Formats: sequence, C-alpha cells, structure tokens
Amino acid sequence: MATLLRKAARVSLSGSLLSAGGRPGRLYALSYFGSNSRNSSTSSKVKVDLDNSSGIAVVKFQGPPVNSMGMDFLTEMAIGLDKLELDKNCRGIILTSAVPKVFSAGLDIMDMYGKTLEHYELFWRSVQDLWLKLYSSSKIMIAAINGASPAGGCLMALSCDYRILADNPRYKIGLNEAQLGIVAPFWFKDSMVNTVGYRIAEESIQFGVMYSPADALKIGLVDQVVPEDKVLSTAKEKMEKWFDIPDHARQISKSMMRKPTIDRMLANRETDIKNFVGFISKDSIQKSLEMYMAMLKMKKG
Ligand SMILES: CCC/C=C/C(=O)SCCNC(=O)CCNC(=O)[C@H](O)C(C)(C)COP(=O)([O-])OP(=O)([O-])OC[C@H]1O[C@@H](n2cnc3c(N)ncnc32)[C@H](O)[C@@H]1OP(=O)([O-])[O-]
Repeated sequence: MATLLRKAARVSLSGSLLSAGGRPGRLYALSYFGSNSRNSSTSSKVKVDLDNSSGIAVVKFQGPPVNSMGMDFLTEMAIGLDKLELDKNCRGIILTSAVPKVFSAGLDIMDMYGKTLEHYELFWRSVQDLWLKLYSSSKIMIAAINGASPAGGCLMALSCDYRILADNPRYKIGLNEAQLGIVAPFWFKDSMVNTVGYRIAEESIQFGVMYSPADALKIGLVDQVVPEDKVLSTAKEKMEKWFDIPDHARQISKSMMRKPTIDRMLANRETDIKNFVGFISKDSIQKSLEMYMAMLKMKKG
C-alpha cells in the first residue's frame, strides 16, 4: 500500500491534453505493454486490457462488492491511466465494471469516516488527481455504464466524452451527495453543468437526484441507453466512429472545451483540499456519514 501511494504521488499529467504548457495532443512513443497484439495488466481493483490492433483499451473496475473509490482504487486507476496516456497504440479508453449491477458506488465512505486529517488530505488529493487524469485525457473516453453509478461513479462517467447506460431501471446515476448530507465540490458541479446545463444541474445537485436510465437520457446525462448485454459492444462500435476524426483535431477541440474547467480546478486545488478536510472532519458531517452507512446496512438486511 505504501509503495502504491508513493507511486501515485509521482505520477503526473504528463501525457494528457494539458501537458506541454497546455498544448493539446502531445503524445509520447512509449509502450508499457510490449508489442503483442493484446496486452493486459491487472491489479487488485482495476484490470486494463489494451487491444493494440483496434487501439481500444478497456479499463474494468473489479473491486467487489461495489467498486468503491478507496485509496487503492484511486492509485491503481491513476497508474493505469498514466500508462495508457503514454501509449501510442491506445487511441480510446472504455471505462466499465466487472462487478455485477454496480458501475461504481463512488468514493469509499470509509475513507471519509473516522480517519486522520492527513488521511483526508491525501485521499482528497488522490480524488482530484483521478478526475484531472480522466477529464484531461487526450484519449477518447467512453463510459460503458453497466450498473448503479452514484456520486463519484457518476463523476467518472461525466469525465468521459460519451456515456452509454444499461437499460435497467435499478441502474441509477447522479450526483447524490446532498442525500448523504455532504456537498459535491465545485468541479463535480462543473462536470455536471458542462454535461446537462446549468438549470438541470442546479436542481439535480441540490436534491441529489439519482436518475433512471430513461430520465438520464432525457436530460442528457447519458448519450445512449442500450440493453445490458450490448453496453460494451455498443461502446466499441461508437469508439470506431470517434476514430474517424483525426486525433489532432479532436484533441485540440476537446482541450478547447475542457481547459477552462480544468484550469479552474488547478487554480483552486489547495483551497479545495482545505475545504474538504475542514468539512469532512466536522462532527456533524461524520455523524451524517455514520447514519448513511447504517442506513445502507439496514437496507441490505
Ligand atoms: C464531498 C465528497 C463528495 C463525495 C462523493 C462520493 O462519491 S460519496 C459516496 C456516495 N455513494 C453512495 O451514496 C452510494 C451508496 N451505495 C449504494 O447506493 C449501493 O451500495 C449501490 C446501489 C451502489 C449498490 O447496491 P447493492 O445492493 O448492490 O450493494 P449494498 O448497498 O448492499 O452494498 C454492499 C456493501 O458495500 C458498502 N458500500 C456501498 N457503497 C459504499 C461506498 N460508497 N463506500 C463504502 N462502502 C460502500 C455497503 O455498506 C455494503 O457493505 P456491507 O454491509 O457488505 O459491509
């Protein structure tokens, strides 16, 4: 664990759209998988499978029971994404889940409950870091959402360029933080606004709405709803369409759209960490989280 954390601290946004002084599309000819046509790397929470012939990497979350985004998940994702960013064979990344019924339950509540201030700071920096890597990736990012996707799970999907959700009414998606008595930070909010527009985001975030696939499609939170067994194949088909656009043109366009949001986060990063640590360590917020965890367990029993 300590080694993973040290690695995470070293990984940077080197290959992303924002490298080279904000110039987009700078890629490096460095392959980490070798020259086979198909290469996999697997760690405890994330499996990365890059098909060199198609240029598509499938990043599968595999942290049962709910793919919660704890320190291990955040670190492994950061390392996996950095490697893909640097790999010239990879043009597009699909995020999906190997855990039945759940894409991701969002941030691991146990990383926000009963821990030290130092832990909260490290945790929040890692959450920021993952979002920066996802949101600023020079690759085409598609979310193949094959399960429930609350809060941080929704954020990962929002960070992609395209979202496909399985047509199952139990697979709800949204930024539900308010329902836990916590507050989605400004860059979660920005990601939502950039996807569904201000008015819908305003209501959605205040109520902490979790949307059914039909409603998510209606408000533009997802781009397509397909039968559950077609989510991954549809994502691959869609990726081929994105591949028709020359990389440099797409990357510059993506950077043009996303850079202001990323710059805002970078400019406010340290304040955001301070705010999070101060907020999450309050007795009243700790109490809310405790009650929410108890409610989740009751629902189960
Ligand atoms: C300011 C900060 C911004 C915050 C952003 C966030 O992302 S905040 C995060 C907001 N996220 C949410 O509000 C999502 C809350 N979760 C859910 O709504 C449901 O778990 C589900 C719909 C994802 C899956 O339903 P399902 O019926 O398939 O599964 P189940 O419900 O039976 O759970 C199985 C086990 O996992 C446990 N566990 C669950 N989530 C978390 C978690 N995030 N963490 C840790 N643990 C979690 C659950 O307690 C149970 O543990 P037990 O009893 O086995 O020891």
